[in-house]
Amino acid sequence: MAGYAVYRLPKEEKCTFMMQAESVPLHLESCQEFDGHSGFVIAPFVVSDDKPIVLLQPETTNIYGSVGEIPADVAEMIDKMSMLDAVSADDEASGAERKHYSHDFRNCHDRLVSGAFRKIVLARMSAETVSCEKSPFALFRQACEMYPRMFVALFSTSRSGTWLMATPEVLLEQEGDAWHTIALAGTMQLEGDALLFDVPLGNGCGSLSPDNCPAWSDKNIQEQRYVATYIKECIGRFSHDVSEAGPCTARAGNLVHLRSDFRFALEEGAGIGRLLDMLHPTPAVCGLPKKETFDFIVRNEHTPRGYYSGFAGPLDVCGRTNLYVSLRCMYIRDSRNFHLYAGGGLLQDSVEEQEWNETEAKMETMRKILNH
Ligand SMILES: C=C(O[C@@H]1C=C(C(=O)O)C=C[C@H]1O)C(=O)O
Repeated sequence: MAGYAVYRLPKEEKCTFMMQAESVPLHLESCQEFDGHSGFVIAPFVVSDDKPIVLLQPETTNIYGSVGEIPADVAEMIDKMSMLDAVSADDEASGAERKHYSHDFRNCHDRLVSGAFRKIVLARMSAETVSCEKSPFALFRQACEMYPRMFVALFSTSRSGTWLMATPEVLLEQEGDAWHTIALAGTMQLEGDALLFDVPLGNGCGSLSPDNCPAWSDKNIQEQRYVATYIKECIGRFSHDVSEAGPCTARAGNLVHLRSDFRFALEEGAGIGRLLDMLHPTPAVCGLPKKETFDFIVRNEHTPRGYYSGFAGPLDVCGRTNLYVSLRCMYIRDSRNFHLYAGGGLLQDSVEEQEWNETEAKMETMRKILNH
């Protein structure tokens, strides 16, 4: 079965389309198998036989100047190659979604209060149905237009199914000897005039008026600091040359997050695979301590995450790697049924209603596209 990926990097116009039709994508158990390979990576939150890391190794790669330049026959092929699973059965009523979140929240909160966990990211899924049929390519084009600052990707393989994302979170980028990652966490809904710039935290508001400059709570600052400390420690094992900038307030659609940037050089002999295996999943999507929160999520979260909160992107394509955390995404089940995913970091003092609302706000990124 043919697989494809079509993507557009943040703040770029050009779109890359990749297709593997003559052979089967590689299914991998660990990122260490990446070394020496190139293609488009689709990694789940937790690797299993059923949900492996998929490496698309395209025979065809086309680069277009913008999404509008993708020819109609390619758009049609994308829709045709999308593996849509027309069976519908196990979606739960939205009342049940809220009840299950409440159960999961209390379960997590108990561990935060007892001190077993310092932070845990609780996620959920919402099954949405729309009244008129949507084509995957039309949704991708819409996402490119609505979210110029996000990594927008649509891909489909027989193992992963079809997913669309518009994510703000870099997992790992590389061009030549220059490597880059970010610590992204803490969330507020954007209000008033839209933010136009990323502004430094506690360092004035650039050209924004104080009314537009969000004041971050201690909880959000702490959540992001956990992620930044973890990432710095991971990179420190592979590099003695790391520069850190931020945190600053970064916009992602209708939300803002706190973001620190890390630029570094990889020590000789250190491959991308080992670094990725150590980094992923970061406490931006998992928790601390890592192993305990990871096991807890896999065993207890109501809906399996699948490829949500894994990562995806081009690996060593034209000398560049751009891997992003798979957030603000949906599984495209068929032309009318979609599974939207979102989560948020919980600390001891998290309040259930606020956290639920945060997942709703994150799901708006995809909902806006569906309802457009
Ligand atoms: C888990 C998600 O987002 C992550 C969690 C955040 C938070 O807890 O504030 C913020 C940005 C992302 O790192 C998601 O979008 O589903």
